[in-house]
Formats: sequence, structure tokens, C-alpha cells
Amino acid sequence: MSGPTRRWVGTSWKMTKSRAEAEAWARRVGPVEPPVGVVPFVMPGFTMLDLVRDALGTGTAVRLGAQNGHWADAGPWTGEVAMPMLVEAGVSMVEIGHAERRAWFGETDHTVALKVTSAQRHGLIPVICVGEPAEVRAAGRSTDFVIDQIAAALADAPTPAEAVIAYEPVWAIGAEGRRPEPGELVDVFDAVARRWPVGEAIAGVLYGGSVDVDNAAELLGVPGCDGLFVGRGAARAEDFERLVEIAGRA
Ligand SMILES: O=C(CO)COP(=O)(O)O
Repeated sequence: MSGPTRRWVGTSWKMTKSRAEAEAWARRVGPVEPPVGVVPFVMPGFTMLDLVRDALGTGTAVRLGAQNGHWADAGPWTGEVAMPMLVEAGVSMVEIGHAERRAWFGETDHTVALKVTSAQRHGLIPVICVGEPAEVRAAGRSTDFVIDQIAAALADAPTPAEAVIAYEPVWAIGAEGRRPEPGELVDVFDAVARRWPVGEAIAGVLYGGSVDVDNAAELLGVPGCDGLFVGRGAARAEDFERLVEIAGRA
């Protein structure tokens, strides 16, 4: 996965959207031709993966992702979805270790590492979510915290160069989150870029947390930021399209 640096623009719908809403979004976004080097992706809920895949259409530039996947290939894991199942559904990327999953569903650095390994064994690009809580930032330990999370996630990765990192500080995510000043992100992006150079050791480092069409360009301007991972700010198809355009100019 070497070559020119890419710009990734992705959205996770988390636990939102009806099938009708999902289909309308995907039908509109599917035919979009992104600017050269921009890689759009969407991560719907599991029950909508086939629907969204079909609504995006064959030949779409938009990659399909899932919001989670289990580390075992199959077995007695009630309620879980295995990476081979995602592959069968047409998924090419899988989100791993989102802050909400770490906070509510017991995800740890260990389970994140297991999932990264499984995703890569099955040819999926893991989107590894990392980010410090507010108290860690207040204590001035953001960079060390994030570096440790990434190192743990990649500890057993068969091909670390084909992993995407999403830096999503916990304090910036969701309706309760605080919009970051780009300057607040510089140190973390700088430290990650030094340790895992893009194109060599990692496929891209994205920023996520309270991104929208108004702050996208300035966030993409943070050195080492290779893209955006967006929740609420990309829920509307037209906003996602704008974000893809903005990434093309950044
Ligand atoms: O968690 C996020 C993306 O995974 C970010 O969510 P928001 O963009 O809604 O803050």
C-alpha cells in the first residue's frame, strides 16, 4: 500500500438510520467521483451492509466498512459478527476499538489487537480508533497515551502498513464533545507520524470528533492528518459529498 498519500473521508453511522434513510444516502453518494487521491468510506450498521452495498452500486468509489468485527473466524460467540462474514457482505474496511466500544462493551487494547490481526488475515483494512479521555489531556499525557494505544493495537498485526489509525479524542466525540482547535491536535499527529510514517508503516492517520463541513479544511491542515472520520457531520449525504470535495482541495 505504498504510493502517493491518500486522503480518507469516512463516516460511521453508529446506531442510526432506518433502511430507507440508508438507501437514500447510499444511492445519492454511490455515483460520486471523488477527487484524485480521496478515498471515501461508509460504515453502516450490520443489518444494512448488503442494502448499502447494493445502493452504492457496482463501480462506486465508496468503500463499505463495518463498525466492528470479532477476532474468531467462527464459533460460539453469541451476538458477534466474524471478519469472514464481513468479507462475504462486501466489506473492505472494519472499524476497531471505537471509544464507545471501549467505554461500553469492554473493548481493551488486547481485544483491539486480536481484531486487527483477524481483520488483516482476512484482507480487511482495520480502522483502529484511539484517543485520550479529557483527564489524560488535562494531565498533559495525550501523546504517550495515544502512542501506547497504537503500539498495542499493532503489536501482532501481520501487515501494519495496511492499517488506518483514527485519532478520536474522547473529549471531542459526539453531541457532548468539544470541537477541537487544530492546534490542540498537532503534538499527537506529529508524534504518530514520526513513529509510524504514512506509506511505510501505516496507510493513514485520520482525525475524528466533532468534524463538519465548517472545520474540515482546518483539521485536514494539521500536519500528518490524512483524512477525517465523521459521525454527525456526515449524516446527510450532501454534507458527506462536501467533505469529500474539501478533502480533494486540502
Ligand atoms: O466517533 C466519531 C466517528 O467515529 C465522531 O463522532 P462525531 O463526528 O459525531 O463527533
